[in-house]
Amino acid sequence: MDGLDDVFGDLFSSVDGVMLFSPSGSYYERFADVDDVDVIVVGTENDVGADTFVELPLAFDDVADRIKFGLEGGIEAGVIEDGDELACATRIFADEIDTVSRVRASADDHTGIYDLFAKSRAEPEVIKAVLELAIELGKKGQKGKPVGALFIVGDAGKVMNKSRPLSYNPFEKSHVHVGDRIVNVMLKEFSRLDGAFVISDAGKIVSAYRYLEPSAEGVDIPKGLGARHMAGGAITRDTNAVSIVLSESDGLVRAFKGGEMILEVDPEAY
Ligand SMILES: Nc1ncnc2c1ncn2[C@@H]1O[C@H](COP(=O)(O)OP(=O)(O)OP(=O)(O)O)[C@@H](O)[C@H]1O
Ligand SMILES: [Mn+2]
Repeated sequence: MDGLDDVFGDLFSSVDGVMLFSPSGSYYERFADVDDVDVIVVGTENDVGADTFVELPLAFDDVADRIKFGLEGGIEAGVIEDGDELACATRIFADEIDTVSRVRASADDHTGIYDLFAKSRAEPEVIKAVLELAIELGKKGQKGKPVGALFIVGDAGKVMNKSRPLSYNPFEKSHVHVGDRIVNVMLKEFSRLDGAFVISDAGKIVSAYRYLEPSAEGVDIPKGLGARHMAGGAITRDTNAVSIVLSESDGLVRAFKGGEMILEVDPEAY
């Protein structure tokens, strides 16, 4: 009869690598003595100073998402290959890694999230800051009144050419950037009003209250959503901007790039 080691051991026997999701330092160090295994650390920060590290743009509360995006990031970074079998170790319930999942990396499962952050015109930190802002706004909104918001990030000159003002631009003569605390307060205040925020590659708020008039044909958006998502998606086909949209109607945050929706997250999960 097999012991438990034999049965559960199948989860990690002859894998091509081990992915440790946000391990503690002491947990990571135990792998220093393990022979013949490639260890890849995945997380929002490389807290343990690992040689091989894959950065996640968000912590991803949903474990399947966390692993999926870790694999995609690993393929994108060239540290794992299509078809590799990986033991993915992560935390679910405990403060320490408590779960191992055996997964085969597949280049076909490409979602574009890495392109969104790493291969857009706007700086990755700027996109991340706007995404976090939209998530925060979604969370707060869900407790009180729901709010919608539309952020167009990068390629601002072209975006301005394909839009027109709905009202005075409160950011006209200012030099404020996303990520500044005061700006986040201002943006939340203005997001109750119509139109889109236009943000430069470097994170400068160029304008609020822009009505987008993309020339691109309609894009595929989830059923039940309307003009805000359509315009937010289409402008990313017309320009090299990415858009981040918080839906007032279903409370989800979505990101578009190249006319495609590449990310959909529930703010309540963060
Ligand atoms: N072309 C556009 N450019 C900028 N803002 C727009 C545009 N079209 C719509 N909006 C903004 O989106 C708001 C909501 O419109 P609509 O309900 O059609 O969008 P939606 O995609 O269904 O989004 P939601 O899920 O938030 O309702 C409008 O009140 C307006 O402020
Ligand atoms: Mn709507």
